Amino acid sequence: MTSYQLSAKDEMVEKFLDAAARGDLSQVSTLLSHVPSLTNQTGYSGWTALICDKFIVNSSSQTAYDIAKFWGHKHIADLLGQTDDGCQRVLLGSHISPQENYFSRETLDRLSGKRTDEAWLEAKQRKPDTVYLMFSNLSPMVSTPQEDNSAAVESKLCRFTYETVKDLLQKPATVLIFLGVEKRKNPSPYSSEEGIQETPAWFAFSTDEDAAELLKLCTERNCSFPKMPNRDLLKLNEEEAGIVAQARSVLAWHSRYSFCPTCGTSTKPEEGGHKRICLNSECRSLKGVHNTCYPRVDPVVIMLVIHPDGNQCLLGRKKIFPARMFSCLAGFVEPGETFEDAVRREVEEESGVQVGPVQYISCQPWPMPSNLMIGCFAVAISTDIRVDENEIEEARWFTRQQVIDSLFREASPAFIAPPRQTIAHQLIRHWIGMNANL
Ligand SMILES: NC(=O)c1ccc[n+]([C@@H]2O[C@H](COP(=O)([O-])OP(=O)(O)OC[C@H]3O[C@@H](n4cnc5c(N)ncnc54)[C@H](O)[C@@H]3O)[C@@H](O)[C@H]2O)c1
Ligand SMILES: [Mg+2]
Ligand SMILES: [Mg+2]
Ligand SMILES: [Mg+2]
Ligand SMILES: [Zn+2]
Repeated sequence: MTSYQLSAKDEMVEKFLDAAARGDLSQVSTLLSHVPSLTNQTGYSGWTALICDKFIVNSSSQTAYDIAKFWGHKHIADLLGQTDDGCQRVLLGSHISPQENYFSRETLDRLSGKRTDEAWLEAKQRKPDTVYLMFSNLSPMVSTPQEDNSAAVESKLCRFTYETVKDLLQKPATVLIFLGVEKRKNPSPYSSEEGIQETPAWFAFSTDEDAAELLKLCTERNCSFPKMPNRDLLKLNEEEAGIVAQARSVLAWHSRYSFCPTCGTSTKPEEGGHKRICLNSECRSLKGVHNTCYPRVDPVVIMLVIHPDGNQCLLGRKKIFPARMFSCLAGFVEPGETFEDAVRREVEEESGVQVGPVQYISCQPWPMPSNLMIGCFAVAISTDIRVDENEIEEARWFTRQQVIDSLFREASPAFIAPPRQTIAHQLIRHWIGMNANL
């Protein structure tokens, strides 16, 4: 007997649960014949005798599926996963692990609080260990180990000192942005005033000086300003890719916002290049805070649509893609829209397929010029494809086997996957890593 007093009803429920757990069929049927609603009554542990609703959880947040899986009852877990509403199961929330995408690594500490400290920024600019990245036409100067244009060759950012670039920094068309300082390997509690050396600062600048002359400033081999950002910026290592994601997006914004979107007057950079202010003192944009003064980020949803059977995914190709390449569908989020709704709208617009549950997986800054790719899995609730030919040339369901062949086997796959640096590739790969038919 418990130390607290049970009501008559609670006592009946506990008795019933106890009988069910012991497998005492005769007592279970006697109790049920008196009170049929006992099947779904919950006891103190959060359990029911027989979990009729498979999305009910016990007090440890486990569904019937979780319990069957934990105890190794695979056939029961499979059954629970295969019913009409099994699309929830296709997503498997708890099996998603964090994932880093290309362009996502934060190598520098942005120190946004220092952007308004002009004296500190000026002093940092002149330091001999400060690193400058040079951009021409929104491409950073890079060096490659050999003269080979293939995608496999890694590029390195060319790094300049203040002494080399100080004349360029004075030119009126130059735009300079403060990127941050190198992160400390072993964080120190002391500031520079107390005598501890601060880590090197990084700046990026864009210049419209003659590119051939600029290349002469670098001592590295095979320097260039790559011509095709969508291809050439994918050759950096993860650290440098993260830095370029920030630098290119902000410089692209400066190149497009030299006039005020509110009144049309010229604007000028401020706050270490992270703000532009209007030169018209009467302008509304100078009163209060306005997003027109700050660099923009455009959210784009990108989704791997999974067939209701859990074993096929929907991929599409645009006309501009290389031959036989298929990728995830993607589209800009519209104002006043959640990313889940954007996923549903874009998939239906582009492929005619309707989508039910949507799950966020990971995101990727995509600095061409300033997208934030929001990567999701989405479960289809219809399967007929009707392509919008203005956006997509073709869309198809591919089987898990076709996707595995395309990612891991050389010989004539059904399609060519996008490169590993894209979040599209990572979403497809992630899906392959999940168990089939759960
Ligand atoms: N990293 C990756 O794996 C990956 C994969 C696919 C697409 N992308 C990027 O996602 C972006 C969006 O995908 P999409 O082209 O399929 O989008 P989409 O399907 O919304 O169609 C693009 C059209 O949307 C309109 N549009 C609406 N808002 C816009 C905005 N803020 N900027 C530009 N156009 C806007 C334009 O008419 C444009 O032609 C592409 O530009 C591409 O760079 C990245
Ligand atoms: Mg699209
Ligand atoms: Mg679209
Ligand atoms: Mg769109
Ligand atoms: Zn203005």
